Amino acid sequence: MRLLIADKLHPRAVEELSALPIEVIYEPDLTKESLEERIAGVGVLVVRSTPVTAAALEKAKTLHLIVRAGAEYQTIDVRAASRRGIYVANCPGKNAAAVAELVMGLLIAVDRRVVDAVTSLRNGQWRRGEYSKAEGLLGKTIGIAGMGAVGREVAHRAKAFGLTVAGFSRSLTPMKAAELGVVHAHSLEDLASKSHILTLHLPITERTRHIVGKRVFAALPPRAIFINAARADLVDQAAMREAVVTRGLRVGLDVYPDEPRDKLEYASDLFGPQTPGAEASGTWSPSDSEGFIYGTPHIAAATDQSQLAVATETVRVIRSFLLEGHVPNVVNVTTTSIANFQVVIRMQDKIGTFANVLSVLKRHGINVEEVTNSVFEGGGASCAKLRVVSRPSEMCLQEIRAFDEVLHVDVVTLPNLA
Ligand SMILES: NC(=O)C1=CN([C@@H]2O[C@H](COP(=O)(O)OP(=O)(O)OC[C@H]3O[C@@H](n4cnc5c(N)ncnc54)[C@H](O)[C@@H]3O)[C@@H](O)[C@H]2O)C=CC1
Ligand SMILES: O=C(O)CCC(=O)C(=O)O
Repeated sequence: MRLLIADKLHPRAVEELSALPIEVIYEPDLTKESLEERIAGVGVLVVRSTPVTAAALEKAKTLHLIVRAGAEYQTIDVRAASRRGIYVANCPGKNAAAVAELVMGLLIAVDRRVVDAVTSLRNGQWRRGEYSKAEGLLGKTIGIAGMGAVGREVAHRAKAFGLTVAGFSRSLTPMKAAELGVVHAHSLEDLASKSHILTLHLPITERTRHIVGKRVFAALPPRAIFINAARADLVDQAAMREAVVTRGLRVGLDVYPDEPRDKLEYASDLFGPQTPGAEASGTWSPSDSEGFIYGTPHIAAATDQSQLAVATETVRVIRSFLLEGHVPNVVNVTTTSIANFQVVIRMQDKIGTFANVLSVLKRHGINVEEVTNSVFEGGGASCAKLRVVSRPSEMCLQEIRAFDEVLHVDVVTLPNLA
């Protein structure tokens, strides 16, 4: 089988994958288009940001598994993969600490205007008075939207800075919030109204797209700090820029709506003055009462520690798939079965017995949803458990029992498997 790594992956992982019984092809510069040309004949695919499209999957006749070496997997057409029975797995939480570290970095950088202070020093200036007006973090409240892997790492670090932590998240109940030591918010606006700093750690879904708009920015106090190291499309960009102008919002970003994929240039007016008509110049820096936007080029997850943790998890997923037939972290296998009954069949472990049982079920119009089969020591007998939607009729069961090789047949109503 062939394994294609279509993005940069930590060299230690590439080395470990090369020790597995699989041919490893490392092509970190593949793009959406060139992947379509290279995917034929591949059994396992590893990607970070290279998109995996339905068109590519059309050509992926031998593909079994796609591993996204990262947290989210919206760059993969998961529906198209599911239609073709291809597993998609990710590496949840493995880069969370790195993202949280950058969030804290952006937070302090914004509060202390570190970037402008450095730029000013680089220009031979000593503007100590101007850069001595930070508000400080101690005693403020940070609102964390999305209390998953990254959100919790941010909470942990924020507490060490003496910040009060408030949280809003889909499954965060007041009781769970109390357990985590965070103030519970029942909505994003409620969270914003409780916070001096708002940081986003939500995934992008149909529900969360543009979830942060005018009302959320209006609920934040003037001169609030807003951090987005999750996804740009969570935010109404125009509303964010307006809040910079009208409410002195101070922003730290790691993600952008128009991130360049294969270029080194990024022409953007985001980092200059936001006031309409104001001229940007190389030496422009915001006044101490003005809102502004700082940014990093989508590097939150890009620490050596994080890349190694993600790569190690990628190897674990692939090794488990190859050696045990099990896919950890799979995201596209249904977890809610429509089966209502389990047919338990003990039988002699002989060629054709199982096929005979299946042909009887087929004749009686019964579709099998899930199957497990255990072989007993010595290899003489096996026990198959077939999950089905409708209860097989007595006649159907009698036909199965009639096979000489079938030792016992039982039907159990799910979920009572006793
Ligand atoms: N800048 C970067 O390099 C990185 C960015 N990210 C981004 O950060 C996001 C968060 O990452 P993780 O914490 O690892 O994900 P996660 O899945 O562990 O946490 C997401 C949290 O959001 C909550 N949530 C989901 N939908 C919601 C909704 N509609 N309303 C309220 N809460 C909702 C979930 O319950 C969960 O607690 C990722 O989805 C990804 O977009 C992640 C890693 C690196
Ligand atoms: O550095 C990367 O691979 C991107 C990380 C990221 O945004 C994610 O894991 O969702």
